[in-house]
Amino acid sequence: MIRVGIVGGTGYTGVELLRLLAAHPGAEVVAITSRGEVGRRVDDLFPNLRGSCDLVFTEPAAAALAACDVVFFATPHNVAMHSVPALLDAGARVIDLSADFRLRDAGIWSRWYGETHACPERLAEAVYGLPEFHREAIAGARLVACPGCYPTAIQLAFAPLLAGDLVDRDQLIASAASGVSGAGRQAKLDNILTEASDNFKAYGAAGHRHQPEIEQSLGDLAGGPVGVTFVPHLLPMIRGIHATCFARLKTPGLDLQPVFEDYYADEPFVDVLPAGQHPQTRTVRGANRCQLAVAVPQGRETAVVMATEDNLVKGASGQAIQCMNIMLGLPETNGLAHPGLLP
Ligand SMILES: NC(=O)C1=CN([C@@H]2O[C@H](COP(=O)(O)OP(=O)(O)OC[C@H]3O[C@@H](n4cnc5c(N)ncnc54)[C@H](OP(=O)(O)O)[C@@H]3O)[C@@H](O)[C@H]2O)C=CC1
Ligand SMILES: CC(=O)N[C@@H](CCC(=O)OP(=O)(O)O)C(=O)O
Repeated sequence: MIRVGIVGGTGYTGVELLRLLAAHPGAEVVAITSRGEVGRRVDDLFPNLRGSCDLVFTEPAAAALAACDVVFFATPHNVAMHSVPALLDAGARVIDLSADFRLRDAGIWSRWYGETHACPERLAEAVYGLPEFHREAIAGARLVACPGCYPTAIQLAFAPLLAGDLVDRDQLIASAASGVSGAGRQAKLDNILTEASDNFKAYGAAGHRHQPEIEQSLGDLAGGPVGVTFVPHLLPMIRGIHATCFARLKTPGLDLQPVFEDYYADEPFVDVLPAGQHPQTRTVRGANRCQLAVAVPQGRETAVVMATEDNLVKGASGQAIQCMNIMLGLPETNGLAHPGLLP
């Protein structure tokens, strides 16, 4: 069995890692940390795990984690980068769900995250954990930087268009909406029931930190710089992301349905819907799956790609486990093959 450690076990992506790993045939969680819940049983805090997790929370101390084969960081930004170098040097593999290792340029990272990077010399070592683009590199990686939840959906939506050089790559537009769990389990006024429910609003329109991440990664795929206008929104629901992505076609009239079907034909976790269908957040809830649909509105020369995912699964913890499977040579779908919850 692969020995797994989780740093940040009291948050939403942490408890989602536990839920998914409880059904994983080849991995066992042996250490889970919290700063505030040391000594408390995990299934006391999270009763959904009664019968499947008998661990207690421990301090985020390096020794217990260094004995793990793989350590997940399910922590806010600016946490993992302080401990990762020592863990890597001790021989552990690390999968970071935060943004600490997503951007290659420490200067750009500082500009968007407002801190000085603690280990810029390790950025080049990190592999971006989007398996659909980087499967081979992930297989050989010791440090994987999992994408943000919005970037996963948006990149999977634009990729077939950019890879085929079918659209103007400097005029990409993504309007996306997330459920409130995307903001984590910390108490924040914007996310309480009376503020977030029965409401819908944009935020971060003047610049969201996912923009440089999307541009870096799609630029690699396109083989040159891309420009993305990204506006996120808050949806009055718990899980789910819906992204609607727009790009101007270079060749009007092209049938994009086979382009998308061919591009993702061998991908177990990207599902291109039949022409005319629209992806929904509820059909991917709980599943490690991104559902896509593509259309060109009548009389227009614009490709419209719609993408849905569960922000906590394909947008975070499921994708992280997919990366773990690849890194450790396990079947990629281990622990992740279940369908979404409906209704
Ligand atoms: N929520 C989502 O949909 C997604 C989140 N992400 C990213 O994943 C990471 C985790 O997100 P999420 O689970 O939502 O966040 P939460 O706020 O729900 O949880 C954060 C966890 O980190 C722990 N923590 C906080 N500060 C420290 C610290 N200094 N040292 C050690 N542990 C710490 C907290 O535990 P305690 O206080 O008990 O120590 C808590 O368990 C974030 O970087 C987020 O951006 C990525 C994709 C999607
Ligand atoms: C609804 C909501 O607030 N979502 C978060 C995104 C969370 C995430 O996936 O992103 P990172 O890992 O890059 O923080 C936000 O917009 O800040």
